Amino acid sequence: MTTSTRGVDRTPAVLVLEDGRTFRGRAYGAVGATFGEAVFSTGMTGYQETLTDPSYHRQVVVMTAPHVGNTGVNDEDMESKKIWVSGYVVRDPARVPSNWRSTRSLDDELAAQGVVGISGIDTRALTRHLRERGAMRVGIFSGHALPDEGTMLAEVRQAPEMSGADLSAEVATTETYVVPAIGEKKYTVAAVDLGIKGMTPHRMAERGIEVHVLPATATVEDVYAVEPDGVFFSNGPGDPSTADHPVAVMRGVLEHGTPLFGICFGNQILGRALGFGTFKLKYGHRGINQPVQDRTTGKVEVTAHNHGFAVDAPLDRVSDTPYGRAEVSHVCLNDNVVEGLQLLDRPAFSVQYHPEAAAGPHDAAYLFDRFVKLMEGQRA
Ligand SMILES: NC(=O)CC[C@H](N)C(=O)O
Repeated sequence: MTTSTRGVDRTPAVLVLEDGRTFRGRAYGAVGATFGEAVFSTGMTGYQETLTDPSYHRQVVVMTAPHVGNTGVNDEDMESKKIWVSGYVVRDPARVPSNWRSTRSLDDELAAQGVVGISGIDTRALTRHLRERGAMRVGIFSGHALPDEGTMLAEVRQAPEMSGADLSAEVATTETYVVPAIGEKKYTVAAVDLGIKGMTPHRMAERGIEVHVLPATATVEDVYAVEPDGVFFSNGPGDPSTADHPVAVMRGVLEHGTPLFGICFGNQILGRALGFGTFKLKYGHRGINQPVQDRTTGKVEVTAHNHGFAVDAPLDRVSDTPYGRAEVSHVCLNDNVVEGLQLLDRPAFSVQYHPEAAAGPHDAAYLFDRFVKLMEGQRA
């Protein structure tokens, strides 16, 4: 058990939305000012994985679960080397974290990494506001001498928007690295890193795949230099309409006919490569309890999500694309948003959600097996 050294922070803090609504609370984590896109996550657990998921770069995450920090922070559940959210909003922080793996408290970790947060606000009212008005820019300001509200609002309105943001290069590796297969090596996969979570190559390694994680700037030649049995495009932050380079690389891979799998940003890139558009959802899907139907089997799975954009593809028919026929393989049962795509004439598919399940239920783990099957089929 670790006890927070900070206790309840009495430093005042204020959250200012770009439409002028404000919430007053207390500082949580680092004291200062931060900006980003306000989004809410409905996960009741898994905050450490959320905070360290690079797809949250430039987002201020509001937790709908009222009590956050109970299990502290450990060294094992990080999805990348650092916390990526630009701000963190909780209602009631744990005063005493308690878990056998915990080595420090969440508020200390946020402070150590310079992440500004706010606590003690009505996160339910804030979530309802974001659901009604949509995700929008936000600022969190903490300290004993805060600027006046007009100044804070002006600063929020100067912050960059998520629409049009090209962010992969800010989070992805700059050097290729290899995640070795666990046990016997059966396949080699080239994974284009657009903001990859650590659990994703691990899920492949568990299936005998050696994963070569390549920078977001990798070319088709770089991909084929590793002689891959399959190619993977990862999750990542930002607006998929800006991802022209990965779309071009994916088209190169589709032309080769190499087995291809994409997750989240990777799904949006497959959508674009096939000629579909992408659009911004009003407030996105973030959490670990979203119902998705696999239309190829009819089965419903409960899944982890983190996306603010979606692919605009027809649900009711097979589409003709430059790479043959394609269909929507998965759909979100809450709102009919496209959650997966598959090609019928080439070995390529993708999902908008997170089968690597970090955090989240493991219902969708079969998708990694589907990828392995495609690679197996290509060899046969
Ligand atoms: N997790 C992701 O890959 C997110 C993809 C994209 N940035 C979105 O918000 O929709």
